[in-house]
Amino acid sequence: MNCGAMNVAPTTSYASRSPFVSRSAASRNSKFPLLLPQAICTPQRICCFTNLSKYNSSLGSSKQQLNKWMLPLGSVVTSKSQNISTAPLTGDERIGVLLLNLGGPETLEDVQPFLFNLFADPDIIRLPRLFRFLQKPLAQFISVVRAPKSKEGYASIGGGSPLRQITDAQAEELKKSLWEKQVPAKVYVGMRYWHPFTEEAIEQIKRDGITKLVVLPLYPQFSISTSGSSLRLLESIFREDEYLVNMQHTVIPSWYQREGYIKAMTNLIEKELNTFDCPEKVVIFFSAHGVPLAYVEEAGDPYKAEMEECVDLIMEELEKRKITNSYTLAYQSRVGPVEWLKPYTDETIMELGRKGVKNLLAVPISFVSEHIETLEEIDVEYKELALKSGIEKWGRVPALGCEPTFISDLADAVIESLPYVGAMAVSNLEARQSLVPLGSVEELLATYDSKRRELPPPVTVWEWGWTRSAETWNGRAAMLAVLVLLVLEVTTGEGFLRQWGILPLFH
Ligand SMILES: C=CC1=C(C)c2cc3[nH]c(cc4nc(cc5[nH]c(cc1n2)c(C)c5CCC(=O)O)C(CCC(=O)O)=C4C)c(C)c3C=C
Ligand SMILES: [Fe+2]
Repeated sequence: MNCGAMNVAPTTSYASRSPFVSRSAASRNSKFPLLLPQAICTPQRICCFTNLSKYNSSLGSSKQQLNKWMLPLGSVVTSKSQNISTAPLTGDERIGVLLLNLGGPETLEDVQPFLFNLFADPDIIRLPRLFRFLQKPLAQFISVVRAPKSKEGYASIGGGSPLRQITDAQAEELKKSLWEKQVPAKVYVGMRYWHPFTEEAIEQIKRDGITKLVVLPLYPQFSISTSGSSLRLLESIFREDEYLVNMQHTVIPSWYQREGYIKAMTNLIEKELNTFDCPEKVVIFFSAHGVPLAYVEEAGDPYKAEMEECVDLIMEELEKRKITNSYTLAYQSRVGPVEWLKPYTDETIMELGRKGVKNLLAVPISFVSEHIETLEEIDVEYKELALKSGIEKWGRVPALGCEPTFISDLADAVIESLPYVGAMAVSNLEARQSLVPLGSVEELLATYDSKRRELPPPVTVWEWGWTRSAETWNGRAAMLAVLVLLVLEVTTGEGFLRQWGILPLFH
């Protein structure tokens, strides 16, 4: 079996399994010409190249339900000029690509302030309107309490997150690939919670006089908590800056359907399967980072649907290669007292062990770099659990990193997005069926969260007994108690935080 061939340079979207794109549309995609950026577009328009759409209705998570709230293909949320410009790219145009990522602590001292930044983000913890003023004190409190456990994790992977190094390398490779494809672009890295912060990247973009910017979150699937949060931040930065308000930009909100990404993932899985004695007996275990259930069921986060579709596409590609192993998808890394997307990774591993599964191949699916949750949680914790549960051989597919098929495909995604800056209703029917342009950062955010509603509780009805509902309400009562204590502490200057020496950190 040839597992090492990585030199394919795909140019088409992989939309065949999408519930939103018909199979015939997908086959037409392959004829859709790769539009090179000899076109510039009318100002301030944006196109988004996936099926991301309306998030603000109350939804279930199934694909059928999702269909109801997806924008019709080819429709677009936009308000200004509307046609694709075919004017040649002038010498004055400077193309930039902004890679958005989470960021991670580089040293153990960084861990607590990194966690503070994360928990201070209202897209990670959104408090009821009345309590919004407590966001930062609460973030401080949670980050201080969580830091020791997190530090242990980061210490065990070498004393810090490898995320910055890997993302920088990806940026460098993407730039090389773009230049090889005759697109002289600069590539920037903007992290949400640690250096180099998105604000720093934007300052550099301004200094470099970029005129056309492609915003590319490095998350294959969209979530309110990841790409959504970064776009929210960009929106606020753009709004306050005259230069940025006038700069054309494009967002690619998710790209898990792309052929190059799917093939690159499939190559890695195929290669790893071949390290087992009986590859066909291995259960392929997709493990995605979880999100609280309410994000999907109440706030309309498309994350779960995109994840499931992504797994389908990979399995379909494996099937084309005559690989028909059993597989499962589960969610890892839950934090806090609320219910998260299920099934949980740990429970599923134990269940598979009970069912007599002996060979398991873990596939991290929600992130394209190695990070604490692959290097520690999967490689150490879940492996240990699997072996205890009766699994005899455990394997793990590496994260994509700078894998050439993947990087080349990201470059293609950027190139394909360029001519559509400024486009609204794409007149070319074929383009309309493969691309779903949505609008600027602001417009994109407005599609799912215009009212900035608080994220709803996962359980609304009280049930008696030791139930999920009771646990949730207990959790909430505890949170409320902590909030009250915090308020008292901050207003009176006396209390348990001061006694524990935590309060000085508030300043
Ligand atoms: C698609 C990927 C991710 C989603 C979705 C996501 C949601 C999410 N995460 C937290 C809380 C934490 N995440 C932490 C680290 C972390 N998260 C992701 C990715 C997603 N998070 C990555 C890649 C990393 C690791 C970065 C690194 O340093 O290597 C952490 C810190 C680590 C720890 O203490 O466990 C927390 C906390 C929430 C609450 C959430 C959704 C609401
Ligand atoms: Fe996370």
